[in-house]
Amino acid sequence: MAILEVHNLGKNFINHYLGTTRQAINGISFQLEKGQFIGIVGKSGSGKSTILKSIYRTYIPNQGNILFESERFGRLDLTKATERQVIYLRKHEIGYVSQFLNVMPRRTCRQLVEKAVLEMGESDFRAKCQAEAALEHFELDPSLWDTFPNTFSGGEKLRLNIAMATVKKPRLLLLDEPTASLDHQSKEKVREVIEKLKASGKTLVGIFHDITFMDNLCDQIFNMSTKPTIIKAGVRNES
Ligand SMILES: Nc1ncnc2c1ncn2[C@@H]1O[C@H](COP(=O)(O)OP(=O)(O)OP(=O)(O)O)[C@@H](O)[C@H]1O
Repeated sequence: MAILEVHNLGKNFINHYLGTTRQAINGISFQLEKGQFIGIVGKSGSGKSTILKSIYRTYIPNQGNILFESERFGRLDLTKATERQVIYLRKHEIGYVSQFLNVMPRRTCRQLVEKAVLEMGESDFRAKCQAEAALEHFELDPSLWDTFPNTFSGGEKLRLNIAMATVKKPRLLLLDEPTASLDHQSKEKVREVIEKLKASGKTLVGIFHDITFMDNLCDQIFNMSTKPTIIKAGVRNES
């Protein structure tokens, strides 16, 4: 059974100052089985992030449905979920990783990951153990653990971002251009991280500008320029 079904999704943005409406996405449909990875590709401004933000409920779409197979709530339309349900899902079932690290200032790398575990209602001891395991798993140098991440490199910030999102063990992980502005070596590290996440059974939706990065990584590629078709699983299709 599909863990995520997106049906005929559409989102408009109204510019109240100009009195204009911009259609960001229209008629987007795809579905994803548990443990699969779908990559969304398309030109800048084609609406890729709008899809991810609609799934994460940062945006409420104007049309369509997003059916998510929740462990807690069963089959749930994310476009109609209550605020309480969305808060719960963000804490426990749906993770979001972007290229930007937006965290509380004056918190160390270790404290940030521990906080993510504590938010799930775990004890201090379990938070400490799980945070250390996650930081090790994503290969953050132990000398960085008790420092503030504002001085981290792009790749280190990103791996911390992924550690904070995945330590909650979300069923669905949304990756919003996590490799943007990274060099080749750091991208390769992210690739390894994604391979590990796939191996652990995570379901992933990702946006990557570098299409070659997606080769042999995705089970499906959704191409915005040929929307709403899903390109054959595992086959690269340039827009
Ligand atoms: N909050 C918003 N308010 C108004 N317009 C928006 C908003 N978010 C996105 N848009 C518009 O919707 C369209 C799609 O934006 P989106 O960020 O989803 O594209 P994208 O494919 O992710 O682009 P990129 O690859 O450049 O990041 C763009 O024209 C953008 O200007």
